[in-house]
Amino acid sequence: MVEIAPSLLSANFSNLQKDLDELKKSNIKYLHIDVMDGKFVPNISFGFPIIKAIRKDNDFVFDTHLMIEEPIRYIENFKKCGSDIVTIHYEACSNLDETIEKIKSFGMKVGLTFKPKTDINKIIPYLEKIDLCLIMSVEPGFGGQSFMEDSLEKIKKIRALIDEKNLSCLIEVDGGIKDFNLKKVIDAGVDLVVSGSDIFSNNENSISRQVEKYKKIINE
Ligand SMILES: O=C(CO)[C@@H](O)[C@H](O)COP(=O)(O)O
Ligand SMILES: [Fe+2]
Repeated sequence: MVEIAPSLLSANFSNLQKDLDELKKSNIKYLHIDVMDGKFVPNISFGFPIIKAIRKDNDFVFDTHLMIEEPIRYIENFKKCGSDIVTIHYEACSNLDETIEKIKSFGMKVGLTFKPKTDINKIIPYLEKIDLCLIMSVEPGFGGQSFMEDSLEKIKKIRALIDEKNLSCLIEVDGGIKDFNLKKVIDAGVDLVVSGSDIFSNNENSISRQVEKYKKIINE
C-alpha cells in the first residue's frame, strides 16, 4: 500500500497544529520534514526546536529530509528531537558510509537521496545498506516546483533492482507531486509519496479532502 508523506514545508506555520490535526484525522502516517541549511541548498527552512515542538503532540513517522552539508555533525540532534527516518544527500557527505552507520547506531532508519543531475549509478551500491531511497523529482530547495518527468525512469530502475535482489529498501518520491501525476509515480513503483503544496495549499480542496483524493487514486 502506497503511503502519503505530506511535506511540512508547505504547512501554515502560523497555525501549524491545526494542519497537523487535519492530517491526523485523515489517518496520515508519515510527516515529511525538510531541513535546509542555506548552503547545500539556497534556502533555509527550520531546525531542531520546531521538530522537537511538533514531536510532543504528534505521532507521525518523522521522515526528515536533510538538505544540509555534512549531516554527520547533527545525527544525534535529530535523534534527540524525534526523527524516525533520516534521509541524507549523496552530494552532501564526504564520508557516506560513516554517516549511514551513525544514523543506524542511533536506532533510526536511513534514507539516501541525490540531486536530479547526479548519476543514479552512484546510488545503486548503497541500496543494500539503506532503508529508503528517495528520488528527487525537483531540484532540492523549494516547494511548489514542477515534477521532472525523467524521475519516472529512475523510479522504475530502482524498483527493478530492489525487486530483483529482494531488498527491503522503500522508494520515496519528492517534488512536484500533484493529484494529476500521482498515478504515474505509483505505476512506476514508489512506496511513499511526498506532497507539499498540493496538499497544504490546494486551490480547490481542504487538506483532508485532498488527502482523500490521493487515497482514492492510490486505491484505484
Ligand atoms: O524536499 C523538498 C524540496 O526541496 C520537498 O519535500 C518539497 O517540500 C515538496 O514540495 P512540493 O513540490 O510537493 O510542493
Ligand atoms: Fe523533501
